[in-house]
Amino acid sequence: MKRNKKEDILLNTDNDDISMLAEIQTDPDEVTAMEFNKEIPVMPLRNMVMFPSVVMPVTIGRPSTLKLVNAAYKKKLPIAVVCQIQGDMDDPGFNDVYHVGVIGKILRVFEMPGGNTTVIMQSNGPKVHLDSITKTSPYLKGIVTPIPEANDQLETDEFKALIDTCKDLTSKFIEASEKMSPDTVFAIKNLDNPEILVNFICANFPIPVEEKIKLLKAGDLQSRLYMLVKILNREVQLADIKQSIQMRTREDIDRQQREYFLQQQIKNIQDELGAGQEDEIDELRQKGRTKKWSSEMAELFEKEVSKLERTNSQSPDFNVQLTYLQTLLGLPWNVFTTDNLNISNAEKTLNKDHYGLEKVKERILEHLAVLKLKGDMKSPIICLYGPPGVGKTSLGRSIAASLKRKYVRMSLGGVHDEAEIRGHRKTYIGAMPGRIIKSLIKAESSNPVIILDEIDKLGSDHRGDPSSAMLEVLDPEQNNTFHDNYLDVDYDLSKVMFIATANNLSTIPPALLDRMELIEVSGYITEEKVEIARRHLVPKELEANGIKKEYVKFSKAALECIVENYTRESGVRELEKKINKVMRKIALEFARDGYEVMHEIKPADVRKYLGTPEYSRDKYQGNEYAGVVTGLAWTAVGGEILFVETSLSKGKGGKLTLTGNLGDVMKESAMLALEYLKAHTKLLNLQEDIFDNWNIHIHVPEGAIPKDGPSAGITMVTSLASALTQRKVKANLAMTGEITLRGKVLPVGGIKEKILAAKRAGIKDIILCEENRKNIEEIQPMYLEGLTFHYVTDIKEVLALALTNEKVNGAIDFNITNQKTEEKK
Ligand SMILES: Nc1ncnc2c1ncn2[C@@H]1O[C@H](COP(=O)(O)OP(=O)(O)OP(=O)(O)O)[C@@H](O)[C@H]1O
Repeated sequence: MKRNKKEDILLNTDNDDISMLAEIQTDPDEVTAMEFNKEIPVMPLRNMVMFPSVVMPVTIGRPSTLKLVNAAYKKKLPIAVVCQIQGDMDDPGFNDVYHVGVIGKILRVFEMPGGNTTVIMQSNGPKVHLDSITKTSPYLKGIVTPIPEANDQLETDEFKALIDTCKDLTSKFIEASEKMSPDTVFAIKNLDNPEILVNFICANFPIPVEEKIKLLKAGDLQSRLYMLVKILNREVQLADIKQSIQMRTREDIDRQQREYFLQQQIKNIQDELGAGQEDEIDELRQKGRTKKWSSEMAELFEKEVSKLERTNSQSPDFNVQLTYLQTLLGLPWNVFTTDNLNISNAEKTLNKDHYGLEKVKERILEHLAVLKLKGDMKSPIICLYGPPGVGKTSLGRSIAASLKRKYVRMSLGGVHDEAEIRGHRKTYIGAMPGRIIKSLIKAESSNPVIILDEIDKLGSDHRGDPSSAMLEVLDPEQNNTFHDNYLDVDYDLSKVMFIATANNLSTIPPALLDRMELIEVSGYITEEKVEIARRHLVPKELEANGIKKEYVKFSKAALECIVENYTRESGVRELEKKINKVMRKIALEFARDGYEVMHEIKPADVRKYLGTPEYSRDKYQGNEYAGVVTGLAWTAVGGEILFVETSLSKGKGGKLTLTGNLGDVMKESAMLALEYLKAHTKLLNLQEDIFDNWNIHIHVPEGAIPKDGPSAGITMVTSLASALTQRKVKANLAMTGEITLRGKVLPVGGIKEKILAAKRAGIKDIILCEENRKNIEEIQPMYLEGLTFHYVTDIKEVLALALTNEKVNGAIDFNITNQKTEEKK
C-alpha cells in the first residue's frame, strides 16, 4: 500500500509537532530488508495497540524499554511492537503480551521536562506474530513471523461505502461523545488514504485493548473495516443514549433545582413577612384541643387549620380562613349552663321584674313547668304578642334570668335576606355567619334564651325568604342539625330556648305562626301604668340618672298627669322616657346648684319639667249635637276614641260628602250606612224625600294617628240616624262594630285596647257585637269597672240603644223646611 510522507507525519501528532514531524524521513526499504528469523527488540506497550502504517507518540517509563529505545534509535533497528495483556504489569514475559503486533521504528526521541522520554513511533512494517521471547535483558527480544494482509478490495464499491459509513459514524461519535482529542479529530478529518484512515481510527478509538487486538487480528483491511463499523455503530448508539440520558437528567436536575430555588425564595419571603404565623397556628390548635366538640368536628378543624398553614399569610384567603377558624372556636360547642327549673323561683323573678301581667306570667310558668317535667326543650316556642312597650322583650329577659340561662336578643325587624339568618357561604367576599350563630357566640353557651324580637317584621323579597329559615330554626324536629352556610357544619340548636315577640300577628306567615304558642300581652290602663311607673320605671330611671332615691318622689297624681297628658300609648315606653326627662332636669338642677334637695313631684312640677301637655286626652264630648257619635278605633299605638260627625244642608240631589280622617274602608262604611238608612226610612220614620232635599256631610276629625277599618260601621249609621232624626244620642255612649248592607252587626278586633281607650275618655256604655262578648269575658274585671256593655246582632238594636227620644237644641224641623221649599216652588 502506497502512501505519501505527509500523511505519515500527520498521524497522531499535535498540531505544533506537525512541522517537526514533516522533517522526519522514513525509509521503507529498511524493513523489507529485515530478516524475520533473527531476534529483534520487542517493545511491550501499556494500554496501546499499534496498527500498521500508523505514527504515534509513546511515553516511555520503564528502564528496560528506555534501553531498548536508545539502542534501536541509534542503530535504526526494527522493533516488534506488542501490547501487554495487563496494562499495569512492569516486566511482562512472553505470556504477558498479545502475540500479535506490528513492526515499527523510532522516528524521534524527546526528553520531556519531567524526566520522561517520549518517542514518536511509526509502524512501517507488516503485522507480525510473536513466536517467542529469546531475551529479557537488557530489554525484551524475540522472534517474529510476518502475517500478510490481502488489501486488494480497496477499489470496490462495498469498501468505498464502508469507508463512507465509517467516516459518518466517526464524526457522529465525535459529536456525541466528545471523547476524542481535538488533534485526533483534526487528523481524521484530513486523512484521505483509506488504509491509514482505518488503522488510525482503530488505534485511537476509545475502546478496550482486547477489542483493538481483535481488530488487529482481522485477516484483511476490509474485515477490519467491517468490525470497526460495527463497533462504531454500537458506540455511536451508546453515546447517543448516554447523551440523551445526560440531557434528560440535566433537565430534570435543572427543573428540580429551579423549583427548590423558588420554594426556598417563597419560604424566605414568607419568613420575612409572616413572622409569628406559626405561633398563631399553634395557638389555634391549642384552643382547638380545649373544645368539647365531637371527634369528627376535631378532624374537620384540623383539616381547616392545615389549610391555613398552607396559605400564604399575605393572601386575602389567609384572613378569610383565619376568621372562619376563629368563628369555629368562638362557638360554645357542647357548653351548657345548668338550668334552674325551680318554679317558685321563676315566679319570684317574674313578679320582681314586672308588675301585673298575671295571665301572661301564669302561662310562662306553665311552660316552664312542662319543660321541667319533660326534661327537653321540644315544647312549642313562646310568642309574646301585643302593642309596643308592654314589656314583651323584658319578659323574655326575666325568663332567662329566672332559668339562670344566658340571654341574647336578636332583632328581626327589617331582616329581608335569608343569609342574615343562615349566613353566607364562606366563598363570598365578606361572608359571615348568620344571626343565630352570632347570637350563640355572644351567649357563650349552647342553651341560652334567644329573644327573636319583632318576628312579625321579617320581610321577604328577591334576596330570599328569611321566615323559611326561621321555620327550620324553630322546628324542634329539625333544629338539632341547623345548617349555617358559613359554618358549613351542623350545629345543635335543640337546647336553645327561643322566645319570639310580635306586635301584629297578621303579618306572620301562617307556617311560622303554627310553630309558636301565642301569649297575648295587652296594654295597661292608667292605674296599672302608674303602678308600673312607681315600682319599676322611677327606681330604674333614678339609678340611670345617678340620683339617690330619697331625693325624688313622684306623687300618684303626678304620674297620672304624665300618663294622661304626656303619653298616648298602650305600653309604658313613652312614660319611661318622660320620667327620664323629669330626672334629667332634676339632675341638672342638682349639678347646677351644687347640692341636692328633696323633690316631691306633683302635677304642677310635671308641667314645669315637661312643658305644656302634648295631648289633650280625647274626652267624651257630650251629646248636645245631632249626628255626633263616639266610636272606638284601634291604631298602631293602641285603642282610641273617635268621633263621627254628620251634618245636613239643604240642597237638591242629596249629595254625600266625606271629609276628615277616613281611609278607603271607612268611606265604604259611610256609603253602606247611608244606603242602609235610605232603604229603611220607615225604621226611623223619615220622610220619603228627605234624601232628595238634603245633602249629607260626614266628617271624622283628624287624630294624631290615622285610622281605618270597618269597625266604625255602626257608628256611621248612628251618626247619620241622629242627624236625620235630630234625636240626641245617649250620653257617655261609645260603640264599635262592622255592618252589612242587611243591617247585621259583625265583630271587630282590638277589644281590650278599645275598652281601655273608652275608659280613659270617660265612656260608661259600650255597644259591641254579640260575638265580641267572649273578648270582654277574657279581660280582667278591674279593667271593666264602671263600664256597661250592650251586645247586639242587628243595627236596629244599635239604634234603639243609642238614640234617645229627646231632640237636640235647635233641631231642624223637616216639615217646616219642606213646606217652605214647596211654597217657593
Ligand atoms: N308590666 C311591667 N312591669 C315593669 N316594667 C314594664 C312592664 N311592662 C313594660 N315594662 C318596661 O317597659 C319598657 C319597655 O318594654 P319592652 O321593651 O319589653 O317592650 P316590648 O313590648 O318588647 O316593646 P316592642 O314591641 O316595641 O319591642 C321596659 O323597660 C320594661 O321593663
